Amino acid sequence: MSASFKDKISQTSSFTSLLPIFAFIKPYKLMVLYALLALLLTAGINLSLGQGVKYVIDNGFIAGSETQLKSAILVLVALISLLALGTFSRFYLMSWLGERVSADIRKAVFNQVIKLHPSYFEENRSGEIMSRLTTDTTLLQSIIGSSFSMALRSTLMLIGGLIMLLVTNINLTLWVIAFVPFILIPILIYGRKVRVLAANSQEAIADIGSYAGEIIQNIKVVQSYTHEKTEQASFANEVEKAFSVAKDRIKQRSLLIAIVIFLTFSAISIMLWVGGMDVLNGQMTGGELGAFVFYAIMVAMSVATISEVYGELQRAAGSATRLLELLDVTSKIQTPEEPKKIIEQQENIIEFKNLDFYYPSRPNTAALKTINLKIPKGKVIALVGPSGAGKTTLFELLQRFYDPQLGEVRFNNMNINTLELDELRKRMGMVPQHPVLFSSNVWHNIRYGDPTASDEQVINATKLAHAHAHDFIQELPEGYDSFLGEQGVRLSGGQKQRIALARAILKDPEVLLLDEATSALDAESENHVQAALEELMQNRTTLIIAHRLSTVINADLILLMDQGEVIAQGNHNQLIESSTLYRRLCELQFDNAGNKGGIS
Ligand SMILES: Nc1ncnc2c1ncn2[C@@H]1O[C@H](COP(=O)(O)OP(=O)(O)OP(=O)(O)O)[C@@H](O)[C@H]1O
Repeated sequence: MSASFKDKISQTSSFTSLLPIFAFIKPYKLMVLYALLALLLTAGINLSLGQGVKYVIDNGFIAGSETQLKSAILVLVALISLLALGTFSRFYLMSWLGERVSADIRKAVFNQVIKLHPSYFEENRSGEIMSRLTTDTTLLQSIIGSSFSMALRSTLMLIGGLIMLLVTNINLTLWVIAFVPFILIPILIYGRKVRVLAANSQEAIADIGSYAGEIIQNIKVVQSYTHEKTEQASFANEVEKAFSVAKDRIKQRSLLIAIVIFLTFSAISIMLWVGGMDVLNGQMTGGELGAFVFYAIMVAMSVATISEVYGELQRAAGSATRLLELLDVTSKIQTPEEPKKIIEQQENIIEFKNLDFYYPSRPNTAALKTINLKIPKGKVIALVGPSGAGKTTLFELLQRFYDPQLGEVRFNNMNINTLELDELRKRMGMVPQHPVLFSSNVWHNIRYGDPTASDEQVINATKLAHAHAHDFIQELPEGYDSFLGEQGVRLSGGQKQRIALARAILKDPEVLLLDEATSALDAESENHVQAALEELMQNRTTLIIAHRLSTVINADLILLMDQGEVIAQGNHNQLIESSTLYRRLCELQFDNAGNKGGIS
């Protein structure tokens, strides 16, 4: 049993955790009221049917009156029609509520998740968060839409049924009540076992899903290493594990059903015997016995339903706890209450001041140490250094994905923690080494840089991104409307990069953060990408994690980083003179001839 699974089980007990869900139901008070009215109507009719049974037996059969039988049946049909109408309304309204509320919760959770600080996703598995959005909300939907209304209906029937039993025959009712614990005990004992196994089974199914998901996502690696057979075997193993958990669950459940049926019908048989004797002795009419049995079955069914729904409500309480937990997380990265306005400065646009930073998931290793840097406005700054030196981390802090533990990042001479987050990020444009594309068409992907851009502006940005980018897009099966596949799988690396560049061009940011691609583009594409980059860098402050000698040489300032520190800065010639590490990096990693190769 995994830790998270244990957590889930322990969270299935407190019903109070369901209470906050009422906040989501509140806007639909009128619907709830109508549903309750329909519920009362159907429960009332159900209860009156017992009296109908009594009437039909005593006044129709026993009295042998055909007219009375006919009128009794007519009343019965009228009641049943009302019952059908009431049931339709109750079912429709409650299911509608379930769907509506879970849709609202889904939106609320997503709206919350999308604003959370990135480190939250490093500390929590994304699969877990996804399952809250889908599985937990679906469970709540079924609870509100069906289980809750079943519980209410059964409670009403139970109370009403017991009252009617008492009214019909006190003596026999005491028999029924004496039987209840015998039926309840196995339900409670087995019910708990079944619930634990059901949660276990859900966990196993989730494992199957994530296993298959990973394999499908990496299908080319699997096939290229010809691991199909191994993966088939491992998957089969997962599936069989889930099956054996399910087998346990259905065994317990079947046993539970069999025991309950046996006990219930044994109790009814005994009741029929005791009641039958009363009828024979003339202490009770046949109709009364009929009505009694009717109510007894109704009470038994209500008890069974409540006990079943009780388990589901417990599971829902677990789901509610997990969802509300997520809704309660506050982002660690937020705009302050009274953000300051950015006032443009002429000098240094960015400054890192005495900055120390540790990733939250690695609190003992400094990713950046005592960084003191001033980035002049409108210049091109190249960041170089071995892998893991902290270059990307610097970009992340600039966009305020994390806050430093010590020191500050300043933008236009203001601590970025005092600025409006959106305002800061709008002024930064990031082109990552591995461009991120969304499963949509070209329009959507480029317009991510500026959702308000017209078609013409998008096309212009594409033309700027690369002399042939516009052409290659037009050659796609549906031009700009072409679907690019999940994460843009239908494009080559270079094509993806050009789309990402066009996106940044469209955003037109004040500060460009560029992670140069190390992936080998063909020489022509690379020249075009390079030209596009130069275009993009003009008149704006650009920080580049540099992998090409040409970029490094052309930069106005080179920052050499190692193990979280900036160990030297200057231009190419100065660094060649002053830094052995820089010299070594140049000798080892720059490919002067091909203008390629990685320095990091
Ligand atoms: N999200 C993270 N959580 C914990 N540690 C991280 C995280 N991201 C990076 N690191 C660590 O921080 C250090 C700096 O990483 P960073 O990505 O900034 O290096 P880099 O210079 O950009 O390297 P590369 O050129 O290989 O991308 C590394 O030791 C890395 O393992």
